[in-house]
Amino acid sequence: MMLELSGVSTGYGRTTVVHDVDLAVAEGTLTAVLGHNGAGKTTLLKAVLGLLPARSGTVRLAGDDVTRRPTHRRVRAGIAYVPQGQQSFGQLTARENLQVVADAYGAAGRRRTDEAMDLFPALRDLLGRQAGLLSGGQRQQLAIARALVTGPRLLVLDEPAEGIQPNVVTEIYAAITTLTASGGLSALLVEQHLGYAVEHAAEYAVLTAGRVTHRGTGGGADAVAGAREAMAL
Ligand SMILES: Nc1ncnc2c1ncn2[C@@H]1O[C@H](COP(=O)(O)OP(=O)(O)OP(=O)(O)O)[C@@H](O)[C@H]1O
Repeated sequence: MMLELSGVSTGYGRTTVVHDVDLAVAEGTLTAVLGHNGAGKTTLLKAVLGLLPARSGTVRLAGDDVTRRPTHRRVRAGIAYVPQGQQSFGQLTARENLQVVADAYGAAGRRRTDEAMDLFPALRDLLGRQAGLLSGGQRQQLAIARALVTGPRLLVLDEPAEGIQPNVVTEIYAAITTLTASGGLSALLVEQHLGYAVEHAAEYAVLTAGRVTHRGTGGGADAVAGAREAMAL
């Protein structure tokens, strides 16, 4: 398994928000976590990244127990995080947004920047534009491209479809599918809207008030219907 959570609980202050979650991402696959507003999806991702300590349970990355490892060491071990909200350095150009990361990786950084542009060809023509002037979808693609420049083994995405035009969402999910299908990358994402996520995921879990209340195999209309039903409960 690329990522394996066993019995993970975490929260803020005195409040436990995520309770006893088991979740796995197999190598070269996408796992989706679905849940309504406030279900604890972002909080769960923070425990994966080490931005919040696990109060119980373990987090394993490619077999290594990283539960007590700080975020920067998890990142070095191959996790890349794309937070909610299409974040970029708005005053910098798209190219500069990629360069600030690529520079740390030398020739590999330049090669991976090129590969990311192949994945999102529309971005190539926009490299000279200030990131703050791009559309939400373009900024999301830029944020994903920047994460890919680090050469991750596991890409973690927080609501990549939120507030983005459907055609760009399709491109983003197609890109994730390409990356996982070619074998190199595993991905974990959380979504409120389940259509694309369940359709493209190998596995999915529904989070309700911080607990996994349903899980299933993704792909196809039946899976989407099953997930929809589970989320309506
Ligand atoms: N920094 C924080 N301090 C205290 N409580 C927080 C903090 N961040 C989130 N919470 C609480 O934790 C719960 C889960 O929030 P979280 O952001 O993980 O949900 P979510 O499923 O990602 O929701 P959304 O779809 O709105 O992003 C909510 O009740 C929220 O109020």
